[in-house]
Amino acid sequence: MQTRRRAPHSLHLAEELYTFVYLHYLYSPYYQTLCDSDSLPSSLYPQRTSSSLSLSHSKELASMAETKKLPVQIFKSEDLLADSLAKYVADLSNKFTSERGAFTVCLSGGSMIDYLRKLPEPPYVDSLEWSKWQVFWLDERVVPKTDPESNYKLALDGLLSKVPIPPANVYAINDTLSAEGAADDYESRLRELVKNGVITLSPTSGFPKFDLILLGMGPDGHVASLFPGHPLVHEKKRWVAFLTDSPKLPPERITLTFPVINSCAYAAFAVTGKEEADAVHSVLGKPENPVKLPAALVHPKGGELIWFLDEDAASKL
Ligand SMILES: O=C1O[C@H](COP(=O)(O)O)[C@@H](O)[C@H](O)[C@H]1O
Repeated sequence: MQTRRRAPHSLHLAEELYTFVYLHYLYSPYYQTLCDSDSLPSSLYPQRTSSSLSLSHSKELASMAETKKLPVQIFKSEDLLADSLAKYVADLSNKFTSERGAFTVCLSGGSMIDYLRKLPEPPYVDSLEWSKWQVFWLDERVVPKTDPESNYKLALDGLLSKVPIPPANVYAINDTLSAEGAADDYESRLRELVKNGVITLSPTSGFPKFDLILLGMGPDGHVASLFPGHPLVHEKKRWVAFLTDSPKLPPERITLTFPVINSCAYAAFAVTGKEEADAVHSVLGKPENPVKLPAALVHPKGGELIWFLDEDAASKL
């Protein structure tokens, strides 16, 4: 399918968003970097707070900002979050496909695919260079690809079947193998793709450097298939690990490890709902908390992290 470029998406989306932008973010070097960048238009990152941001709330956010230094956007509805997330992903797709002719993206399962629901719609469906996307999974359940629990199936049904990404660029796990075999196989394939130059290697960490990692977070603070208290949280060598005792069903899974997650160029969380509010508070709002949930361990070194939240998820901040 022929792809065509459109004029940059208009600013009206950002204008209309009911978005609280944490005050620290406006002045942080990270924010300035993004705003100064040609490739990531500042329309995505409004330079002013919403008029509906109350003074007390803004003070609270500002003091949180002092300690956390994380960019967080809070949306009035999940639909507005989906609008902004689609634009964020599209901007990065344009950046990486024009800069190096490929865009390596790691998808999560769970709600993430639903939050990406605007991508297979105009203007993105026929303006992005889908043929240059290379799609991976941050984690996968070791079940047949046709199983409703499969993260691959979720993505196929919700996104991949609706956009022209070549099937050869979609790296699903080998579902005929055991969890251990599937993790080994996935890691070998990633190593091959690093050798071929499809995935870049972080010169600092020596781990693969994906262009974008899209993360969900469970109510327990887990990310990918890295669960609180599980030894895999501390894995330092493997690129891809397996577990057979996931506290969330199904028990057999494979997952990228923290060294890989923290080597990426861009990482984005999308989290909604009251059920997640405690974990969001623990990660973003409680810097004194010595017990770090897995989500709090996501800090791309040399990369950039952003959180997309709805008001329910942010309600305890
Ligand atoms: O089991 C999983 O859960 C997390 C979080 O899912 P969510 O529905 O609460 O967003 C997900 O990110 C992960 O990929 C999945 O395997």
